[in-house]
Amino acid sequence: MASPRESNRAPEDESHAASRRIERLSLHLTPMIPLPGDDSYRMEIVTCAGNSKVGRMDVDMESLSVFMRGKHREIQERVFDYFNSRPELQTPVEISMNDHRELCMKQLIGLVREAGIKPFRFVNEDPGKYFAIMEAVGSVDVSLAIKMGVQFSLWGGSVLNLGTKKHRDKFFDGIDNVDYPGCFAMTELHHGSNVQGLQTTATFDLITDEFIINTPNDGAIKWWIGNAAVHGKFATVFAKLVLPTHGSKKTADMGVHAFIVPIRDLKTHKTLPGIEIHDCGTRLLLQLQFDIRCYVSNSVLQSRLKSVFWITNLNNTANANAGINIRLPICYYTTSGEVYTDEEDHDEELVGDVHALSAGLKAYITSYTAKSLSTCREACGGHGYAAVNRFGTLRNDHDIFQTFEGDNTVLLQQVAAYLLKQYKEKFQGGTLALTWNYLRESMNTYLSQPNPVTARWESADICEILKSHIESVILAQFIEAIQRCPNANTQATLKLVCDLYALDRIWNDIGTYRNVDYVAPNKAKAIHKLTEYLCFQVRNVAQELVDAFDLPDHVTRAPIAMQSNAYSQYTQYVGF
Ligand SMILES: CCCCCCCCCCCCC/C=C/C(=O)SCCNC(=O)CCNC(=O)[C@H](O)C(C)(C)COP(=O)(O)OP(=O)(O)OC[C@H]1O[C@@H](n2cnc3c(N)ncnc32)[C@H](O)[C@@H]1OP(=O)(O)O
Ligand SMILES: Cc1cc2nc3c(=O)[nH]c(=O)nc-3n(C[C@H](O)[C@H](O)[C@H](O)COP(=O)(O)OP(=O)(O)OC[C@H]3O[C@@H](n4cnc5c(N)ncnc54)[C@H](O)[C@@H]3O)c2cc1C
Repeated sequence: MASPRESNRAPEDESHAASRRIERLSLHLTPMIPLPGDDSYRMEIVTCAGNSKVGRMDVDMESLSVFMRGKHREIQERVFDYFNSRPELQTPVEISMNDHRELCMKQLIGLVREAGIKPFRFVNEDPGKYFAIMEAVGSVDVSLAIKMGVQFSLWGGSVLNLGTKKHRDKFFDGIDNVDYPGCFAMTELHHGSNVQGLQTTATFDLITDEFIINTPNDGAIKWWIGNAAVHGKFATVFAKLVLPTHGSKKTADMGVHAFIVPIRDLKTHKTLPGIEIHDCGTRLLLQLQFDIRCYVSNSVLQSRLKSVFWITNLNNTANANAGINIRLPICYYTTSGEVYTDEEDHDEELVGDVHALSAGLKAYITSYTAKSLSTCREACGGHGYAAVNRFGTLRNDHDIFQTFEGDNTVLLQQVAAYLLKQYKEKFQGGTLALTWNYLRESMNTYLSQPNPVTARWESADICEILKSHIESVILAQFIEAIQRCPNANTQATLKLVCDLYALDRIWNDIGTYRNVDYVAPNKAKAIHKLTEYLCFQVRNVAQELVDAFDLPDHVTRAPIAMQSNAYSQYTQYVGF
C-alpha cells in the first residue's frame, strides 16, 4: 500500500493524466482572485492534443509550508516536541474510559507545568495563538484538546468574559496552572439548546447574603458537564437568578445568569455538601461528562453554598465573547485555517456580527469536516477502517462537534435571524454590518423591487442562503489570504484550491442558479468542465498540499500517513 503521497505519482497515473483529453475552453470568469499585476482573470484550459502533457505545477514546498503553518509555528512545534519526549503521555489506540480520563489530565498538567505551555493567558490576549495551541494539542489527541477547551475556553473563558476583576484576581492563576480544574454547567437533562428555558435557580437570600442554587426537578439536572466526572473543583453554573421584590414577599425571575459554584473540596477533593455527581454513561468516545445536581433532597435546600459567586447576566457582548472563545477554536482546528474574526470580536458595534459569524462558521465547518472525515476514511478503503490509522477515533471524537457548543441547526437559525434582521434594517434605510457588505450590491437590486423577505424567500431558501453566506465569507477570506501571500508559487498553488472551492460550491448549487436563470446553460457546462479540470490539477499537487501541514509522524501516529516506513510500521503494529 503506497502512502497517500506516493499513490499520486504512480507512473501509470502520470501517463494516464498526460494523455487525458481536456477540451479547450477559454472562460472569462469575473475576477475571483485578481492577483497583483493581473487585472483580468481568464482561465484557459490547454487542449491535450495527442501526447502533449498538461503542465503539472512545481510546488515550492518550503514557502507553502511556512504559509500553511501560519505565524504560531514555534509554539506548535514545542507542543509536538514535548509529547514526542514523553512517549508515556501518548494516547494508546485502545484505552479504557477511566484510564483515558486520567491520562488526559496528566497530559494537560504536563503541558502546562512541565512544558510551560500555558494557553489561558492567550484566550483574550492573543486568540490566534490560543487557537494555534489548541490545533496542535488537538493533533496529538482530540480528547486532550476538548479537556483543554473545557478548562480554558469554557470554565476559564466564563470567568474572564462573564466575571469581573474580583473574579479574575481570585481564579486566574488557579485556572492557568490547572490547580482549579473547572466545568461549564449550562446544559440540563431536559434540553441544551434553549438557554433561556433553563430551570436551575439561584435565589438570593437577603438575610444570609447567599445565593441558593437549586435543581427544582430531574429535568433540571445539569447534564453532559465536561470535567465534572473526576477532576472538576468548580463549575460555572447557568441558572435563573431569583431576587426578592422590594416591599413584598414575592420574587422576580431575572433571567439566566452565571454563578461560580465550588463542587469539590480544594484539599480533600471530596464532593461538597449539597452537590451530587453521577456518571451519565459511556458515550461514542469522549468521556468527560457527568451530570451535577446542585441540591440534595425534597424541598429542604441543603446547598447553601457560601462561596457561590454571581458572575454576570448573559448580555449579548458577554455572550458573544463566551461564544467566540469556544466556537472559533472549533472552526480553527477543524480547518487549520486562520480565522479572521479573532481580530474583531472586541468591537462592541460588531457583537451581533461576530455572534452570527462564529455561530455560522462553527455550524458550517464542523458539518463540512464530519463529511470530509468520512470521505477520507472511505478513500483509504479497508486500511481506513484499521484502528491504528486513527480515522475511527478522529471521526468519533469529531462527531460531537456538530452538537456541543451549540447544535448546528440551532446555530444556523441564529444566522438566519441575524440575516433577516440585516435585511429589515437595510430595507428601512439602516446600514449594513461589516460582514454583510458583500450583500450591498445584490440588495440594491433587490430593494428596488418588492420586499425581498416576503416576496422572494421561502423558509427552505433561507436555510440555503445561510450556507451561501458562510461560504462567501470563507471565500472572501481565502482570496484575501492568498493576496497577502508574498510567494508567487504559493499563491498560484493555493489559487488552484481556492478556485476549485469557489467553483465546487457554485456547481453544488447549480440547480438553484439555473432555476432563476442566474447562470446560462453554456456557462453551467463550462463551470462543470472547469471544476473537473481543477480537480485534476489539485490532485497533481495533493501530496504537496498535505505535506505542507508538516505534521510529524509521531503526531499523526497512523501508518497510512507516515512519511517513511509506512509498511513496516503497519506490519509491526499487527505483530509481524
Ligand atoms: C481537536 C480539537 C482542537 C480544538 C477544538 C476546540 C476546543 C474544543 C473544546 C470544546 C469543549 C466543548 C464541550 C461542550 C460544551 C458545551 O456544549 S457548553 C453548552 C453549549 N450550549 C450552547 O451553545 C447553547 C446553544 N443555545 C444558545 O446559544 C441560545 O439559546 C440561542 C440558540 C442562541 C438562542 O438565544 P436566546 O437568547 O435564547 O434567543 P435569541 O432570540 O435567539 O437571542 C436573543 C438575542 O441575543 C443574541 N444572542 C444570542 N446568543 C448570542 C451570543 N452567543 N452572542 C451574542 N449575541 C447573542 C441574539 O442574536 C438576539 O439578539 P437580538 O436579535 O439583537 O435581540
Ligand atoms: C460529549 C458532550 C460534551 C458536552 N459538554 C458540555 C459541557 O461541558 N457543558 C454544557 O453545558 N453542555 C455540554 N454538552 C451539551 C451540549 O451543549 C448539548 O448537547 C447541545 O447544546 C444540544 O442540546 P441537547 O443535546 O439538549 O439537544 P436539543 O437542544 O434538545 O436538540 C435536539 C435536536 O432538536 C433540534 N432543535 C433544538 N431546538 C430547536 C429549535 N429551536 N428549532 C429547530 N430545531 C431545534 C436540534 O437541532 C437537535 O437536532 C455536551 C454534550 C456532549 C454530547
